[in-house]
Amino acid sequence: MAKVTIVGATGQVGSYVAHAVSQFPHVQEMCLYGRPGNETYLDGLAHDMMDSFAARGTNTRVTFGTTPKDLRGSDIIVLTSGIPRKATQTRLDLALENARIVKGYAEQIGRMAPEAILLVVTNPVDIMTTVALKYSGMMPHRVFGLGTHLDSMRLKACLAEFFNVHVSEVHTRIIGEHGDTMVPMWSATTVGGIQIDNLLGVARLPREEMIQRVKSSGSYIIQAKGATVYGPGDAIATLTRTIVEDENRMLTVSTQIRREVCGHEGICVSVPARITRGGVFPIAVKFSDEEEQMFAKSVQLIRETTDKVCAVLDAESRL
Ligand SMILES: NC(=O)C1=CN([C@@H]2O[C@H](COP(=O)(O)OP(=O)(O)OC[C@H]3O[C@@H](n4cnc5c(N)ncnc54)[C@H](O)[C@@H]3O)[C@@H](O)[C@H]2O)C=CC1
Ligand SMILES: O=C([O-])CC(=O)C(=O)O
Repeated sequence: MAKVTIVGATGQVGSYVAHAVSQFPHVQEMCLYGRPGNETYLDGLAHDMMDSFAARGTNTRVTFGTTPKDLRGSDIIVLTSGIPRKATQTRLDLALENARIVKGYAEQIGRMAPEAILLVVTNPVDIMTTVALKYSGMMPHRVFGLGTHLDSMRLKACLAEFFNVHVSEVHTRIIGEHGDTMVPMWSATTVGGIQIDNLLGVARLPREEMIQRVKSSGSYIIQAKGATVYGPGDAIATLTRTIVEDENRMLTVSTQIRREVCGHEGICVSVPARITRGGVFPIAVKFSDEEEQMFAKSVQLIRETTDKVCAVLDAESRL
């Protein structure tokens, strides 16, 4: 049984995730966590969710909190607090402002719930995952980011549509940055268990167009309806269920790599990782030459931005 805490529960993604995750049988307590001053909203949200659970027959207890002690006892914490981008911005534009928010919560979580597993959602997610790891002081396998799991699901949907099959027939993964330098692993893409290069229809597959669609999916949805909610929300819910129910799955999430992957180390970036109740562990994988080169560019961009952001945060802490 687990206590799951959603930090940023008043937000669009946070409130959807809280509702989606509460339905899993092993979730005993759902704690809605927000900023001081938001107590009335959080209480209303808790009551609304309890009505929903009564209607659905869900037995999860809903609590809310705004002070660090409320984080105690959490088994999984999902961090969604932060500014969302406007359609004209890139995720990287949010880096410094959101890093300040993530640092504050990471310090609280590191003090109050160091044994929890922390799933970072705030963008730019790879950089925020390193910030959360650094300032929480938690073990690397206990802090990870949503990363390219969502992008992998978006590519899966495109491929299912193209091959006209149920989504469960498609397996595919994207690694690297949750952003423009993401790297599709065509080498690991199968439909009905068949590597796509062995499918006769593959010659017509518009690979570049599909990847562009995945890359621009977030900004397209933000422009059209203001925010992405259900896609990230259910991707986060899957990862949370994987941990709570110890499903031992291998998915691409942002995790600190230590030379397992093409010799890069010390940075959070999406790679295939084993996800268990005990934490998240990157897997040593051999990529194709092209994937390896593209991955190196992604790592470089994330590293440069992470270093800049952490230098500012460190300078501010010394003031
Ligand atoms: N990694 C991913 O794939 C995705 C990441 N996101 C990111 O998640 C974050 C939240 O997105 P939404 O829920 O749509 O935004 P939202 O505006 O609906 O909610 C933002 C949440 O952050 C809190 N917050 C804002 N400023 C704060 C501050 N200074 N200190 C403490 N808390 C603060 C708000 O109270 C609210 O709970 C954004 O950074 C967004 O880019 C969103 C979707 C997918
Ligand atoms: O695009 C955004 O800003 C939100 C996000 O990361 C996504 O939905 O992929």
